[in-house]
Amino acid sequence: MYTITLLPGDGIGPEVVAGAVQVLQAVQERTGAQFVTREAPFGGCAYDKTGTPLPEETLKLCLAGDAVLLGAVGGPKWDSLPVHQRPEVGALLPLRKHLGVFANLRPSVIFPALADASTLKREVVDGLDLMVVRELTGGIYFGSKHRETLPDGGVKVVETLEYTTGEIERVARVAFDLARKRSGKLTSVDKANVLESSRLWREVVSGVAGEYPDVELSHMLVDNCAMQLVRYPKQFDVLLTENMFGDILSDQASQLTGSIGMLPSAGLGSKVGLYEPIHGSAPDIAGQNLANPIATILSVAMMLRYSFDLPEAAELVEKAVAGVLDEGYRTADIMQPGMRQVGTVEMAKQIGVRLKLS
Ligand SMILES: NC(=O)c1ccc[n+]([C@@H]2O[C@H](COP(=O)([O-])OP(=O)(O)OC[C@H]3O[C@@H](n4cnc5c(N)ncnc54)[C@H](O)[C@@H]3O)[C@@H](O)[C@H]2O)c1
Ligand SMILES: CC(C)[C@H](C(=O)O)[C@@H](O)C(=O)O
Ligand SMILES: [Mg+2]
Repeated sequence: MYTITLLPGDGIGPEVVAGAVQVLQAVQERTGAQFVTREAPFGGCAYDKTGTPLPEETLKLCLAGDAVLLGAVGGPKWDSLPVHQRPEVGALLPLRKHLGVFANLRPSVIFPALADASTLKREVVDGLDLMVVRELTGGIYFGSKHRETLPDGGVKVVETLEYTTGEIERVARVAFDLARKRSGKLTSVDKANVLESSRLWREVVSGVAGEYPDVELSHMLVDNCAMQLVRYPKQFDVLLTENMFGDILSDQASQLTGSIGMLPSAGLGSKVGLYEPIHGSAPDIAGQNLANPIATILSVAMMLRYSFDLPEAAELVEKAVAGVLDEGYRTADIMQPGMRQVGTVEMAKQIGVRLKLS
């Protein structure tokens, strides 16, 4: 039996998590694996209810379960709160830190049916299978923040960016291990021409490479990487990078697959894994049954694979997604001429049905 803490959060979060839970139930029926879910307030909705975006009870529940499935947090309603009460900084970042999920796997895989839905030409993305390994619990996100008013009335802010050798080594090992199991190619992305933190990043990653003589390591500056991702993404297999670069590059990589609504993630590093789509709360489409639930459904597949060691069940989910896309079902963000547009609820339902029949 596996215990999953659900944190639907804000905006489209509850819609996409409900879809993913439906698919989880289908996995249970199809495979006999037992999943127990319990839901907790988290993010802006938790702030409204309890005065804090990360209630103590929610954190306890997360730490006591086997894995966490998160929708998304944040939105304009909470943007003007003091920084530490905002859902992103007051809930999401501390949750990642408390869970110790220092490695965030963000796969960018193109489903064959969507090769023409990409921003890039079919031949550039066809067969794309890229893994971004993003450091998730360090860097500028977790540095100190300081704001002061200057005598001339202007404002000065300071944010600090820290990394230690240990923090870089552990995430590098995750990326090297993955690269070893995949094509044997790893690209580490930094800004070592400017940032001291990136110089350390490069030194440490190069050092870890000594333990992996079978993996071919290269380094790339982040600005070049952003360009190469839209020029010829298939040159990459595993990309390893620090927290903020990974945030930006993974949103960019998502578009290669057709939509940000397609990209799942797995936060790994300790006992309890954190699974979340890479997208946000999408306030512009929230509550309209328009959100693509596939990123969250594929996050469930990652949970089955990485937290529960149920690779066959993970494959069932991925195949059901591929099958439904092959049949022509599309949410608005991946809609193509001649295809059948459905909402969040119907897309999740179709995936569940297909999974049970497989
Ligand atoms: N993990 C998280 O909780 C998370 C991640 C990113 C952003 N955010 C927060 O979400 C809020 C909105 O941020 P944003 O607008 O910059 O980014 P966003 O990812 O929420 O949305 C960007 C664009 O992508 C679209 N989109 C996102 N997910 C989609 C889906 N599943 N299906 C279809 N379309 C989808 C949105 O409609 C929007 O046009 C902010 O408060 C931000 O801080 C939270
Ligand atoms: C909301 C924000 C803190 C978060 C991040 O930058 O990590 C999001 O953009 C993501 O990609 O998960
Ligand atoms: Mg992001």
